[in-house]
Amino acid sequence: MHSGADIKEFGGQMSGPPLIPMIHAIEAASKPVVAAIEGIALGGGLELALGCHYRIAHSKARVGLPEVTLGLLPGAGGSQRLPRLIGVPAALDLITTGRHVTAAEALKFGLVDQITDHNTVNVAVKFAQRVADQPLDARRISTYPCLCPSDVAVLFEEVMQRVRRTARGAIAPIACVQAVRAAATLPYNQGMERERELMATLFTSGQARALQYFFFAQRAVGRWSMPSGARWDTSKPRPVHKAAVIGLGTMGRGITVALAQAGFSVVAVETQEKQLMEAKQAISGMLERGAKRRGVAPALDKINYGRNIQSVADVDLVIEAVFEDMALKKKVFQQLSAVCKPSTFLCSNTSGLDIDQLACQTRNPELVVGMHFFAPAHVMKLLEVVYGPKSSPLAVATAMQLGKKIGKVSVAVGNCRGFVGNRMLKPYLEQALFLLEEGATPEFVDQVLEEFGFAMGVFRMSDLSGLDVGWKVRMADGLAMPDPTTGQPTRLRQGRRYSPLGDLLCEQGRFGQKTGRGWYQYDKPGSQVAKPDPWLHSFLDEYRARHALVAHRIDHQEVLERCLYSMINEGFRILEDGIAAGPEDIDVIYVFGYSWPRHHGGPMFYAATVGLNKVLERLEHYYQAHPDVPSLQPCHLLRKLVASGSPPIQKWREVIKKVRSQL
Ligand SMILES: C/C=C(\C)C(=O)SCCNC(=O)CCNC(=O)[C@H](O)C(C)(C)COP(=O)(O)OP(=O)(O)OC[C@H]1O[C@@H](n2cnc3c(N)ncnc32)[C@H](O)[C@@H]1OP(=O)(O)O
Repeated sequence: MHSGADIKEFGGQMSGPPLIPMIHAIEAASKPVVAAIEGIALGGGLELALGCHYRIAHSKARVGLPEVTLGLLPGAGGSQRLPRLIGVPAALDLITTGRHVTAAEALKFGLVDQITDHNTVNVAVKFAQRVADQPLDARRISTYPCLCPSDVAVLFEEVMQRVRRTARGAIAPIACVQAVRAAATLPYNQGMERERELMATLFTSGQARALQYFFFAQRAVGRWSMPSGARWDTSKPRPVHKAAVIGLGTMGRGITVALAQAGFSVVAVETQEKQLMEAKQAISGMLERGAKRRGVAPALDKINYGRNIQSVADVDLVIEAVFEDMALKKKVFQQLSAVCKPSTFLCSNTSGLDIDQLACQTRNPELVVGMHFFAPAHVMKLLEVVYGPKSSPLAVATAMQLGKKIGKVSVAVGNCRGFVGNRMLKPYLEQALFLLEEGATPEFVDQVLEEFGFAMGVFRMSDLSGLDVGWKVRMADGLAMPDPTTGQPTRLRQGRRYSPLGDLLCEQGRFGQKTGRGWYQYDKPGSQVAKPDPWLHSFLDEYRARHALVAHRIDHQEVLERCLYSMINEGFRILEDGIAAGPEDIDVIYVFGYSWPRHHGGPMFYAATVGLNKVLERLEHYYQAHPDVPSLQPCHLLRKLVASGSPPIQKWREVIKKVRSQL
């Protein structure tokens, strides 16, 4: 197995012989060199194999050039040899996506010469003996002409446009296309020179550092810990064979699909007959489409549907996914506790309600955790596993393992309103609304955030998820309506600035895409094409006039700083409170759950890149201008980190530990 260069070495001195001259020496050898590929050959590992004269792979081997995912390109000749070997279109696919391919696919591409089920080295030795006296000139890939389709210029133009669209500001995929274009249009030596120039730019870029940080962050979240000291390596999960999902709305359906696709037996419960029928149809459709895509049989027989909660009596783990209503959830947990066997884990898919209150409804509160999925639950990679004060390490370990088995990136977090993701979203949304009050438009705020790299700006995202969701929560919290009895002002709640803009839109029935009107207008309800809405602009003008707000020019920098730094500040509070164990947890949550651009590493890594002192200074500036907005007040941990000389992110945990021990 060769998974390429040691990523940890990228920041400093690389060990081992320089790769490019070594590959050239192999290729120039007068004796045949046969690569025997077992396990995995990625990055430099595959580039080395491309320097060989022949490649034999085990049938279970996988190969790929994943450098793009680390903010790089295949810089040891991979971008020049691969298109010469397998043609430009296939090479563009592999190099710009970084995807791994199976041995069978590699054989189809002509990337390997033979695959075997036997000992690969023995087969390769025999192969070498057989070809020992054959000429090698036709085996040196660097001498091949690059196989180009006739319309290669059009192809590159199309690929470049697609890559720019999907890269969301990431530079490596674009450099990858440029490098392959060099292979297609220049002699090998000049192509290598172009590869070297592009690689030099990428190697020192902030994006490569962010992506390499993220590679390790993604792996670090699996090594979870709880403030009690319980940890991933000392807490054993219990096997789950049969699970249940209660409530088959959008989330429950997605969770059922995710479980069934991973091979779990699922009892899917919905108490309303009509909704049960609709859910059954929708779930079957999702399973069939997913199975078709993956070329497997749909896991329809894994699911037993029912209307009665009694049918979950023998399951090992239940995921409750009923409406986000505490009273209803409490009732369901009481019923589950009465019906299920005592060892059953009871999990809630709440997106922010108190796990402890649910645990208190049950006989075994230590078996209760949150499993917060993200919509669509069978697609989105993130799972927040939420432990309350009573949750046992066993329950956390079991939920984390289940998450892994169904293909999720699971992050263990503490119990607080909104957990990590939604708690940080609150100040971000709040700032976006304040910016509208002060003169911005939804289009401008979204444009800035999308240029930063979010898949969708905050307002387009709200229209997609439905404005009524947050409205219901604010009503339940007594925020949405000014209280005439207390004379609560429209734009103030408990002494803090409040924007009722979202509530006012909801009062007009503007719930977003589903009603065809929200922060934008749509051709018809359900349409996804957002268009600026003149009604909304007049509404904002009238609103400002009514509240004597003078619109001022808001620039790009102010939008980014206020939306992102207020969110980052909340991230520091979360670390201070011990809700997330480290900055990696927050960053992984934001990249996988909230479309934070991975090439910026996640909000906490981004803060480190910008400079903690700068984040602090700008928060101080904005807090001074808006003293009624507490989320802009720099938190203690941020100040402490700056006072400690802004250590690198890998050292933050030491400062966090000190701050927490002083609380
Ligand atoms: C110039 C650049 C050149 C020449 C390059 O080669 S760039 C590097 C290209 N290679 C990669 O991008 C491969 C990265 N690795 C992976 O994709 C995966 O680790 C894997 C597919 C090889 C294996 O996956 P899996 O079985 O799930 O295991 P983990 O991902 O959990 O990895 C196990 C531990 O190994 C560490 N690791 C893996 N690859 C590298 C690497 N290239 N450099 C440094 N460390 C690596 C990984 O972090 C895990 O460590 P722990 O978390 O267990 O401490």
